[in-house]
Amino acid sequence: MFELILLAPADQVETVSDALDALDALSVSVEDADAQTPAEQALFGEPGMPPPKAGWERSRVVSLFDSEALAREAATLLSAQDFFAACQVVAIQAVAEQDWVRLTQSQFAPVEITPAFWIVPTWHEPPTQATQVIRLDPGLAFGTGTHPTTRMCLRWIAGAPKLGTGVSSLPPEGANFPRGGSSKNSVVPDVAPRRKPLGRVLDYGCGSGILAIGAAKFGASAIDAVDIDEAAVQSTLANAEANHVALNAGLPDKVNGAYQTVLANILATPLKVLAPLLCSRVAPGGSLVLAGILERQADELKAAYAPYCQLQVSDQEDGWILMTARL
Ligand SMILES: C[S@@+](CC[C@H](N)C(=O)[O-])C[C@H]1O[C@@H](n2cnc3c(N)ncnc32)[C@H](O)[C@@H]1O
Repeated sequence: MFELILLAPADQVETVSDALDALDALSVSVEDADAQTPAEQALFGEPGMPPPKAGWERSRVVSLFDSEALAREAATLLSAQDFFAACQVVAIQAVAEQDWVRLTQSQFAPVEITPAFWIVPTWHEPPTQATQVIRLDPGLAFGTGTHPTTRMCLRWIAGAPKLGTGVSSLPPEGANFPRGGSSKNSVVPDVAPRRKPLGRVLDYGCGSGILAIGAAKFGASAIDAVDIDEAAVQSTLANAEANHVALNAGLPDKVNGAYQTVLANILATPLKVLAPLLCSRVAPGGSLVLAGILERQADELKAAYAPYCQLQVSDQEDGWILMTARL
């Protein structure tokens, strides 16, 4: 296969992409032409909210063709169009044959949550020190353990202290570990606080189901996992089965009754909207755990939840924070 690489200014990207489609490109991808340079522009947006900007100043448009002749013909035809005046053909080049499965797999290594708790793709052996393992392959639903928001939730579930405190994690609730340094092999430090049991857990916005499965591994008594995306629900069910975990998964109307632990790793805007619903589901004395929040959004989240509980920042990683409350 051959790729045709073009540069296009923001106002021509869509026209050029549509033209490439019409010229039988097998795929068209658009990237920031200034990525990995000081001029790179991050375009973060939240669901339901307009992105801060419609596109990058300059885009690199990469299209794939079956043959060199087709790629050259497309370049020639595009270059003759008025709208192409501010665009540029950068290259037409052969795409090297790759083992895409192997390449994709090589990008997903086991992820350490705590020294004893790991997320491990099925094509890897778990590390020898792992006593708790979630088996998970990347799929369509969010949640492979590689994102800081997921990792912070999992650390909380594992009863681990926040990153950088230099203290190792608690064992699963109910596990028969020696405590208080009574054994040379103890992994439980004297200083680590023991949380309440997870009890009945709600994973709201379950994605791949990774938090729900993590909760099961750390002693949850029952788990409901819900998502607005039906594909996420299916993914959660499949991943739970692969991990021999029993849970209920479904759309948000599956939520019922009160839960000792409510987990929601979504994003700040939906979390604010969901404040009354999520808080109403936490049993008295139970825990609310929220993620998907940037450091600078802490105060707006505290304000949105103030009528129901006092949120506090419990962990932080790479600009993201974990906020928790006891109700
Ligand atoms: C960032 S992913 C988190 C996935 C997983 N829980 C994790 O921690 O990795 C957020 C998930 O929330 C779902 N979601 C977004 N808005 C939602 C809403 N209003 N109600 C329920 N689920 C929602 C999305 O479909 C997505 O699967």
